[in-house]
Amino acid sequence: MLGKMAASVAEHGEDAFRTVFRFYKRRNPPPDFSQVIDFSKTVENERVFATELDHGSLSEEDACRAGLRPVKDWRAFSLQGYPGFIFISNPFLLGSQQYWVKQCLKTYPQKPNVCNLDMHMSPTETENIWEKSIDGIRKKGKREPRSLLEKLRWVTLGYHYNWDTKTYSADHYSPFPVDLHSLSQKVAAACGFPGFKAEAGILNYYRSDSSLGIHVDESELDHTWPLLSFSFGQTAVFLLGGTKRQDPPTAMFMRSGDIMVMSGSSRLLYHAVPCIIPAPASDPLPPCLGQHLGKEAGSDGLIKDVSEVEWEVCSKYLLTSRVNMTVRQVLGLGQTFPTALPRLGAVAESSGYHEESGQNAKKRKSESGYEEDS
Ligand SMILES: O=C(O)CCC(=O)C(=O)O
Ligand SMILES: [Fe+2]
Repeated sequence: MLGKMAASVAEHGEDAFRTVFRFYKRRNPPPDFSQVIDFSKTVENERVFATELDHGSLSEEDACRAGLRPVKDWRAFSLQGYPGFIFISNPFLLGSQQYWVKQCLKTYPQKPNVCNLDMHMSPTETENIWEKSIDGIRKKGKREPRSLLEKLRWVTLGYHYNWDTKTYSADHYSPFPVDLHSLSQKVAAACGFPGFKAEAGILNYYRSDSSLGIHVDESELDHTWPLLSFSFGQTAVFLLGGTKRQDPPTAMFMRSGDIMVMSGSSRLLYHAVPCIIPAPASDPLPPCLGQHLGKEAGSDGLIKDVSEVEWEVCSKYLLTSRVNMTVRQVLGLGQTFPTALPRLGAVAESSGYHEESGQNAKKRKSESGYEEDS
């Protein structure tokens, strides 16, 4: 397969990342996924290493309160050639993923958070997206118009990412959700980053035909803190490339409950999501999502049980969707946003932006959040 891809690079003058992206984006015939790393099955091989996390960073009780298994039981991996990249294969306790899915669909799209629908709809129209969508989703028939929830593509939290200027600013901010901050802080601490502050979040909502173009997340002013990524629902192929946009990527499945940490020299690597993989008819939802929360996690913890009615809507939505939350610390210790805009050249230097930010800045449209790379 790699040979064929190399030939395609030569034929079309296309770079290696784009060739691999298009390979996995293809629908008919479906691509061969045999080269995609599957951390849910992999123990260790020449590309994948089990990695020890900091067991002492998080007590079993605190992990449980956030819906996580004890850190000693997490299956965490690193990848040959990608120092600072950590893949944690679904560390969530049975039942707790439902809570985060419900937050992404019902709570986080609420005002004052910002979403793609705000770009062309009035604030009253984009209020109560959940309430306006649930009837449509529950009685979903082929001719039903798409609900607002099904049109949702992204939500921003905390410092709201500006897709046009590719910046965050002090004056476009709303309080970061306490529950997601706590989850992020715990995961970051286990990965060796105690004191992580969740300051900005981008939630991406993928339908079965969605993809996310090749980009690097460099708008945060401090890159010494990791970028955390949480996935729920349908499985995606994630491509992790290099420091140059053209560098050939490594493909891996990202399944429901999986967490990815990009830190150190992997913090500024190009990456993309070329496709969402259709679920087998026999198992339309990953089994780990079907469980209700046990009493012990829900009672005093951060996360609460999801009602049957709420889960009916969430699970219907997830039959054809994937939700991803990325959490970022924007500012370093004691750092503030620059008060006046410096000259363009000075921005690139002073904030340590990636050298290719000029031509190859994150390619996404403010309305859709997605860039089709075809
Ligand atoms: O959906 C994903 O796994 C990736 C999302 C992402 O790269 C981003 O939000 O910057
Ligand atoms: Fe990203």
